[in-house]
Amino acid sequence: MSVLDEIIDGVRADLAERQARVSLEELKDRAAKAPQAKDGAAALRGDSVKVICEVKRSSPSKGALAAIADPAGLAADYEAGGAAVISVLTEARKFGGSLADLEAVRAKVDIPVLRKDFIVTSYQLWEARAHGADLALLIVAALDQEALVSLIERAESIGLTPLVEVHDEEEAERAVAAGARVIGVNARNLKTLEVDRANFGRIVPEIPEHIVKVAESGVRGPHDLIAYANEGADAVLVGESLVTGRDPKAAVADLVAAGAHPALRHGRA
Ligand SMILES: O=P(O)(O)OC[C@@H](O)[C@@H](O)c1c[nH]c2ccccc12
Repeated sequence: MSVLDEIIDGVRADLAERQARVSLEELKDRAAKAPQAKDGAAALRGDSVKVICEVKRSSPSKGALAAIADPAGLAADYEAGGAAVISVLTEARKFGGSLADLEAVRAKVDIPVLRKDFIVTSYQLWEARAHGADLALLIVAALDQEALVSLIERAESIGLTPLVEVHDEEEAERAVAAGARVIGVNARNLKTLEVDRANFGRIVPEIPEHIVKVAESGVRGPHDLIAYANEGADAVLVGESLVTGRDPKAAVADLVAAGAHPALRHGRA
């Protein structure tokens, strides 16, 4: 069984428990009362390279990364440093996250918030919206094509921007065919956890111009952001290097400054 399969088994077990506790009706009620979703795609376009900053306590590849007693405070630092979007891991078993983290972050920042989880049913999209998310991750490797198409449509219909994650050319083609407007290319293979930063450059030719392109994982600092930007990234998604660093606000500011360099503007926006 791959790491991804193992994670999804756990996600399904936790999901069944929440579904027994909170009805879909109740979630829809809460979603209706939530503030209107912000435009996640618009936040990721523009002249400069945008930075998505992640709240992540641990990961299957590295184990514990950071305790993060105050996820909202960390998100506020990210925002102050110039983040375009905050990504909040809500998976509990391997990443140490929760919907409470998502809600706390939502209450604190004004920029769009992404629910980062292993979404396999529309119930989880309603949960995302009910807890204030503006974007939701959909991982192509975790979904058959029919499910991918219907989750993208459902996300859009309830105001969520789907960030559709791919790891190879075939998945990128599936994402495009399914109607994704924002595609994330993960340098990390979720089946083996190996990181290959060359993945983005390999796959990006499969993604049409009008689609927002996000390079995910393995960004250690401005140097990696610039390399991804030169290959056509509109945005980068950064977790580990921010949560393990000493000064997340300054680290985000350094990334944002690198992404705003005029030399990167060619062929973008
Ligand atoms: O911590 P990193 O290497 O900066 O990576 C962040 C993010 O890309 C990574 O957490 C991630 C990308 N896709 C995912 C899917 C599920 C869980 C986590 C992820």
